[in-house]
Amino acid sequence: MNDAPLELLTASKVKHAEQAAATELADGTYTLMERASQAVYDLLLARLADAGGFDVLCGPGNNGGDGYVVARLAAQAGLDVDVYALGQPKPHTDAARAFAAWDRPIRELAEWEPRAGRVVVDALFGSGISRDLEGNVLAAVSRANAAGSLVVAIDLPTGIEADTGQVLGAAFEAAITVSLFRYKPGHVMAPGRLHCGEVILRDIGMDARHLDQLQVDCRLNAPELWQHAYPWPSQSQHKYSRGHVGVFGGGPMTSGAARLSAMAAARAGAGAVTLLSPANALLLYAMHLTSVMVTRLEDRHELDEFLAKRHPQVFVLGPGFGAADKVRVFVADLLGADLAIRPNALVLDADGLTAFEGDPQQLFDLAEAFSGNGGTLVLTPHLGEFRRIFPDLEGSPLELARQAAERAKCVVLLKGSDTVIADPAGQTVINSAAPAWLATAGSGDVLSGIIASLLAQGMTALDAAGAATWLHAKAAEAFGPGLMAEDLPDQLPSVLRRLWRTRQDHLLKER
Ligand SMILES: NC(=O)C1=CN([C@@H]2O[C@H](COP(=O)(O)OP(=O)(O)OC[C@H]3O[C@@H](n4cnc5c(N)ncnc54)[C@H](O)[C@@H]3O)[C@@H](O)[C@H]2O)[C@@H](O)CC1
Ligand SMILES: [K+]
Repeated sequence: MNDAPLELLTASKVKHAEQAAATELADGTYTLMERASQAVYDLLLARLADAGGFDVLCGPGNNGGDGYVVARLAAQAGLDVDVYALGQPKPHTDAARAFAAWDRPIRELAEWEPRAGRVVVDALFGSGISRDLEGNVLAAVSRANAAGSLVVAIDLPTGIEADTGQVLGAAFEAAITVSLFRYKPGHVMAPGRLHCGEVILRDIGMDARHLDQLQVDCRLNAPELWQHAYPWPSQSQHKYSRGHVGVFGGGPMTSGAARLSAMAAARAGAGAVTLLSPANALLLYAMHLTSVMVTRLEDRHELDEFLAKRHPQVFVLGPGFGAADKVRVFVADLLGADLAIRPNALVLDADGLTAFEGDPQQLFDLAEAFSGNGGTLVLTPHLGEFRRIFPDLEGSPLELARQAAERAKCVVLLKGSDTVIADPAGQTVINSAAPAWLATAGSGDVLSGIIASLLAQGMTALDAAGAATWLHAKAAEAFGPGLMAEDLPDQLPSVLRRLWRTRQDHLLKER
């Protein structure tokens, strides 16, 4: 998906864009159907011309309409095509027109059986799927998957919900999915993306202008989203103006997590990082850290002192921290209005989140007050932690993150193989398909440190979360097999170097 457009469109936004585009076309939305079908047909010809034939499975909606047009194009070219239909399109629709133009036999979908060598063109349902598969569709999907049929899906594999990537009952395991105009969340979020096979995006002559009216609120994560705001250092800065991050450390037996977070914050460019240690772990932290400073911090008084003397902008609280009661006190201190000097931002992760299990409202109230005072809070749960503070929320990861950000009135980053970042205004960014190597202890601690570092250097919460997630994934990709969390901070320089070079090339081009 390199260089692909980043906007992800829901089914209803696609419909709006289609309607807008259709007003400028002689034959309205039917022209779009013909273009979509032409794109699919061209792909079949380019990739699968030597197949033993094509079984086009057509549903009753416009996805089926696309199928009838593909079948006509293929038959006119002399290819061996059979059409199997589930019901008939409603009269006076584009699909009905496409159906009427198919003048060869149509069989019932119930009759379809996988046959060796034949390609299945899935035109049963696309973005209009609205309930679980059942009956003949379910049977066809099950038969195709069991037989390992080569399936080319139009728009989306039947069974995948466009807006969420959820499987509705069952879904084709496609080899190729042809997406039209823009990707939908279902193409980039598991389990949907795992059913798509190779996703090929085809332009159907719809202008990007039509996106302007749509208020797109969901995007794929990529440097294009945040590189304009990336805080590269300048000559005029000194170490503290490059951002100072304070990382709360846990006791001696769980000191690794905070150290990972602190190292990542330093590697991601913060000018200064201080590890805030309980008295009983000071020596341990001091022995294991070099450029990261270590300060004792046991209570509100010491926090006040640290803020007054060292002016850190951002804190990380949670990695390896333990003690839930202490978390709640520190979070109330940091987010409340009583400190002499208030920090700009807090990244709350791991134990910092689970401490609020049982009374998450306390956290949300503090968050609201903090953001009311101009503060920035970022929550970075994985799904388990998420369930503890948002136990009643339901839906796909995309829906979960969105609802949580609205409720907590802060940026919520829901970690997973597809990470979703949502802000309270409803903007979402999806970091799709993180390298599997990242599923290792401590990798989340590294992520929270990178986010804090970028916040301390002046990025907004959504940009910092997006950039950090991207850097984190690229660092894992660069290291590859054998990755441990402590390898991640050390990979950041090479990832940043590449990002820096891209920016230099870009600036040169602009001159
Ligand atoms: N810009 C675009 O993206 C374009 C989209 N087009 C096509 O139009 C499709 C969307 O068309 P529609 O909105 O008509 O939606 P679909 O064709 O995906 O499906 C809608 C129909 O299926 C029925 N249905 C939904 N779920 C069902 C289930 N589980 N069991 C049985 N019936 C079910 C609905 O009642 C409705 O009749 C896209 O996926 C794409 O293939 C193209 O024709 C033109 C351009
Ligand atoms: K389909």
